[in-house]
Amino acid sequence: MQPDAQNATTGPKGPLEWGQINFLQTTDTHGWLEGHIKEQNYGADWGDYVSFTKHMKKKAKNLGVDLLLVDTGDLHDGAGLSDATTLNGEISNPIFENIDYDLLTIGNHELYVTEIAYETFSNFSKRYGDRYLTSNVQIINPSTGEYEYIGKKYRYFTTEQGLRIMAFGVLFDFKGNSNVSKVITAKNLTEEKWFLDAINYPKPIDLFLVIGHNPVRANATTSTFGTLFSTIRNLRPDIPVQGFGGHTHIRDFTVYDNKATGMESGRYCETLGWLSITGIKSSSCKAEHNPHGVPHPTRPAVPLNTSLPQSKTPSSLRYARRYLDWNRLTFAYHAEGSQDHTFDISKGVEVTGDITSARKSLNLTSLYGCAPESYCQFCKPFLADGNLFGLLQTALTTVVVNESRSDIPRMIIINTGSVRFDLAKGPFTYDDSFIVSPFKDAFQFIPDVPYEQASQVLGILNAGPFQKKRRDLETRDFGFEPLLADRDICLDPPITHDRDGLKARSNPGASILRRQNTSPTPGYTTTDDFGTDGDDTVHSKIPYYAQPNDLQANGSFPTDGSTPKTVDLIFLDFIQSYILAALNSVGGSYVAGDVSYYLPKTFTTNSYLPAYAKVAWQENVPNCPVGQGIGFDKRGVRLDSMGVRI
Ligand SMILES: Nc1ccn([C@@H]2O[C@H](COP(=O)(O)O)[C@@H](O)[C@H]2O)c(=O)n1
Ligand SMILES: [Zn+2]
Ligand SMILES: [Zn+2]
Repeated sequence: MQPDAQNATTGPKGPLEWGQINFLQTTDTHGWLEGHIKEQNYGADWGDYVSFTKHMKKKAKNLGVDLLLVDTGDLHDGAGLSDATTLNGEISNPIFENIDYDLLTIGNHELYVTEIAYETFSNFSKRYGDRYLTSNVQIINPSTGEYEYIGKKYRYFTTEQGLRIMAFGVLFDFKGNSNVSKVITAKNLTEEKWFLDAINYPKPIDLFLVIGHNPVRANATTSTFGTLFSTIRNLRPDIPVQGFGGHTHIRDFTVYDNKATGMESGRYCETLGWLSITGIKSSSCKAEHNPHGVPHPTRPAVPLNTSLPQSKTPSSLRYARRYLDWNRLTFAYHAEGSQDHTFDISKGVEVTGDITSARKSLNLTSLYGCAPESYCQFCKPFLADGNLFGLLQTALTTVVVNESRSDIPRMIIINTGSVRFDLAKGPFTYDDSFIVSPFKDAFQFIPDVPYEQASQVLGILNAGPFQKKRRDLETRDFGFEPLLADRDICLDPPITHDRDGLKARSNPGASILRRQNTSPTPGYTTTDDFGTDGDDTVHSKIPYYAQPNDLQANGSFPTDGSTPKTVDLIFLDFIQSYILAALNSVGGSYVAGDVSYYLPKTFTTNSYLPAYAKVAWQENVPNCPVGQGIGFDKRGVRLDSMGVRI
């Protein structure tokens, strides 16, 4: 098989529906601005998104309708580009900022670490000004010592086509922020005078937009959309409300009432959400309700959950939603008709160049070893062959060892939420170390814990509410897989040279891919309140197996199969409070003072896989197979086995 036949995509099923107002939503990008180098189906980079948004804005203008760009937070923790810098986002945020978003809001990952929270406050929020909405998030301003909103509380604005919008940005009731910021709960927010005054704004409102790093489905464990929507609906019974959510990393669309819906657009630059609405009543809006020459939204909003307050009047609103796969074929296809000659605009190419240079300067392709197999988080049962957590268990046992205590039996517990992505067969790079396990969570321990107590901790954590949000997703499809099937072929479009003088293929929308057969490739298969037709590219289902909250690995246990009297109980500092509570619930009486670092604080969850790769994955390095999807980049440029252009 030719290398460029690997890992292809089947492409969009048809043109997008355009309404009176339209939205493109990104969320939970987590630093994946380079795109998925090992998965062509999600292979566009941020430069391609820059080109795409430019074309789509132009298309909206030509059609006489509005298009708003929205992002709902979590900008780092998940890829080398954002996490290899001392301050996460130092390089990736300026790259992200090349998109002229209309509305953005903050994610929990902007608040864990004080320095990052201040970076967000001082730089990111200033870049977007009144478009960065943090209605319930404040930070202590170091110059005054007073709490201040990180962004703006709300934005009242009129779109190009004259639609009058009131927008809020609301983070879920997050409690893991560092002590310089304050997250106001949704309940308290809905009692604040300014919030109620903004809902009852003295100027006309045609549409409320509630964006939030917040699960959009009102009955999801951490969602506060129900509280927010109920407050708005009780005060303004007839005005349309549109939500855009995030945090749960899923594709989702939900109906609150006949004039209110919510959309959530996945994660990690795998998904771009498209929403169009038509039929909004407005005395000032001059937008076409059914723009010429394109399909239109046709579906009324019919709520499935009627426990929320309902608008009592009939609705003229019609909706369409679509989840776009993040690749150049998709972008070029939907931008068709708005390109002058080629898909790439110069700014997009420049941003792609910035990403390539940043990856080089950060040494993201430096090699730790060669992974003999692919390992997935959710596509195999827990600890089955090919399940990532089985590999991590071995890695933890092998490398989380304090030499001075190496003979003492140890139990090592990590939260599975610290693991963020699958690990692909082939070169395991510095970049991959962040992709799989990005956090700087360090290994602590309590010595000499009675086995009787220590052995119960994992069960307690896995039965408890800790990180229960993962459970919310068990019945939903994550729908990704590390390596897509080889069903399509790339045809050779015209070869040109890119800015670096590298060989590139032009106009991907025209000819980057053509189907060899019509079988769908594995990927997202979404079910939401509108049914099963939301995915822009039709995929076959990927198996999904729920994984427990926490993973345990043991080391230096008696070889005769007996149990030790006591163990070193090792765990991540991120979950210390849960470990102490679990131990104390089975007869322990431990306090934070009993805990110390098992390994230097600099050895983190981002260190153990590189350490393991150096021990276990060195032998294959000279003949390391090029992973699927590596071989040619999305422009057809040949890559070496590390994904570097050659
Ligand atoms: N230092 C950290 C921070 C977070 N986590 C894990 O990430 C989860 C939140 O991620 P979202 O993208 O869903 O916001 C959190 O629940 C933890 O599982 C971590 O392990 N260490
Ligand atoms: Zn996230
Ligand atoms: Zn989040």
